[in-house]
Order: sequence, then C-alpha cells, then structure tokens
Amino acid sequence: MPNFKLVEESAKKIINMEVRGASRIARFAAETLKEFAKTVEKDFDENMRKASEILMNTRPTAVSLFNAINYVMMYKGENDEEKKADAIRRAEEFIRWVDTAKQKIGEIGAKRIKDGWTILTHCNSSTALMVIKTAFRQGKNIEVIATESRPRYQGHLTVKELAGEGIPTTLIVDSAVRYFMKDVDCVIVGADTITVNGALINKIGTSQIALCARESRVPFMVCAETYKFSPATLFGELVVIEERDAREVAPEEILNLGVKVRNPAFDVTPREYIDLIVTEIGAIPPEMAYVIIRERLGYGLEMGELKVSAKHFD
Ligand SMILES: O=P(O)(O)OC[C@H]1O[C@H](OP(=O)(O)O)[C@H](O)[C@@H]1O
Repeated sequence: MPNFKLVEESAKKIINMEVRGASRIARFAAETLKEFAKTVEKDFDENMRKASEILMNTRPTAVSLFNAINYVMMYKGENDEEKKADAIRRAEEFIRWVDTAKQKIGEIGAKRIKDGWTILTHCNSSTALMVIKTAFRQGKNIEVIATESRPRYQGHLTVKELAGEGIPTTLIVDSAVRYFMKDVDCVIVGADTITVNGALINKIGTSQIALCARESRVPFMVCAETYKFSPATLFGELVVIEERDAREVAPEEILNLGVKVRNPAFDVTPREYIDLIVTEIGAIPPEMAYVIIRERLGYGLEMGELKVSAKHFD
C-alpha cells in the first residue's frame, strides 16, 4: 500500500516549520519521496504525482523544494519496477547533492573571509553558517553578529550553533542592524531562491540589511546551492512570497482589535546589492544566475524557444 500517511506527516512538518531552512526542506522532500516510492506497488506514476503534489503545496517560496521534487520526478523506466529503482536512485543523488554542495560552499566562501573580521548574519542559514564555521576552523579569528530574526527567532538557533563552535557571537534585535553596521566587515546570508535576474529571496529583513550594508560599503555575500536558482523565473513566473499566520506576529489581544497584521516570511533583495553568490561550483556575480539555470539545471532559451531539458547532477 502506498504510504500517503508518511507524505502527509512530512508535509505537516514542513508547514509548521519543524523541518525548515531551504536546503533541509529540499533534502527532507527527497527523503520522503524515496521512502514513499519504496511503498508503491502499482500505478507508480499516479501515486508519485499525488505524493509530490502534497509536498509541493507546503511552503511556496523556497525553490529548493520544487527543484528537489522535480529532480526525483524525472525518473525513467520501462515499467513500475524500473521507475521505482530510478526514483530511489535519483532521490539519493539529490540528497548527496545537498550534502556535498554545502561542504564545497563552506570551502569556497571561507576564502573570502579575512582574519579579524566581524560578520553579520540574518536568520538561520545552514549554508551561510558552514562558511563562517569553515573560516573559524581554519584558524581565522572572527566574530559574528546575529539578528534574532523575528517572528520565528531563527537567530536563536544561529547563536546556539555558533556558541557551540566557540565562535564569539553577539545577538541583536533586527532593528539594530544599522546601529551596528559600522562594526561589520561583511554580511553573509543564505538564500531561499535566486531568480534569473540575480535577485535574492531570503528571510524577511534581508533586503533592509543589504540596503544598510550598501550604505556603509560593507560587502554582501549570499551562500546558495545551485538548486536554489529558480528555473520558473526564466519562464516569466514571479516568486510567491509566503505570508504566514498573523498569530506568529501579534498576540490575541492585538488581533482582537481588528487591526490588520501582515506577516510575509521573505523579501526580495535586488541584485545591485549583492557582491557575490557563493555556490558549490564557484563564487559568481548575481548576473550569472541565467548561466546557472541553463548550464547546471538544464533549462534554457534556445533558438528563440523555451526549451527544458532534464539535467543530471554530477
Ligand atoms: O538552506 P539554508 O542555507 O539552511 O537556509 C536558507 C534559508 O532558509 C530559511 O528559511 P526558513 O527559516 O525555512 O523560513 C532562511 O531564510 C535561510 O536564509
């Protein structure tokens, strides 16, 4: 029997943010599809399609979820048995992509961090933290300023992780970024999605930090695996910004007043504010986003037509 309960449970974990962070969500979706595929005995295409739809309808902004599901769903085979084996293989391949990419980004990004620097980070990006931790492990004497990242306080996860590594870390409220920017040598953040024109979609507040960094001439570095680039934006689609429950922001007492409370989870930082995007295949300017979508993800504009070709990770 196809185990849809497993898929529903995974979807719930993504929605309530028990599993969060763009790359963890992607990895978890691939793992779920792999485990689900093992339970399918007939009508493989139909069951896999249903399972991917359930996972896809969880959080709309991080393209990593789409790319993970899409990657697994490009399985091939003459019959259900072959399809199942290929889907499982592809899920495992995607999971390896997630794990190896983070390591590589850590190594590449750490080269850009100088001894004695103070780095500001926002939210809780495992990829951005990998860069910071790699630099620290190389013996660079660095400090971190971390924003609390309201309303979900992912900044608390960040400071716990950095403190666990022994990295001197200061926690600040989101609105104190400009106050502290004079002490910052570099901003390093993660990514939920990079669009074809090189814009960054990341945790709400990121664009204000970028603006402030630009004002102070502080370099702004983004850490993003190539599966965080959005092929759909090449086809003219806009990235949907997730708007979460108002109760995450305001207590009942406020909500009862009937005031409108808005809670967008992400915002857009235009490419002009980004100095560098560190991917697992190199540190690139945001202007190279189209090249990543074409060469790495296999979607391109060819002979004046939109052409999609499924690429494999190598
Ligand atoms: O993949 P990694 O680098 O771990 O995280 C990337 C991004 O995912 C998070 O979103 P959320 O907390 O799930 O809403 C943050 O916006 C973070 O910058």
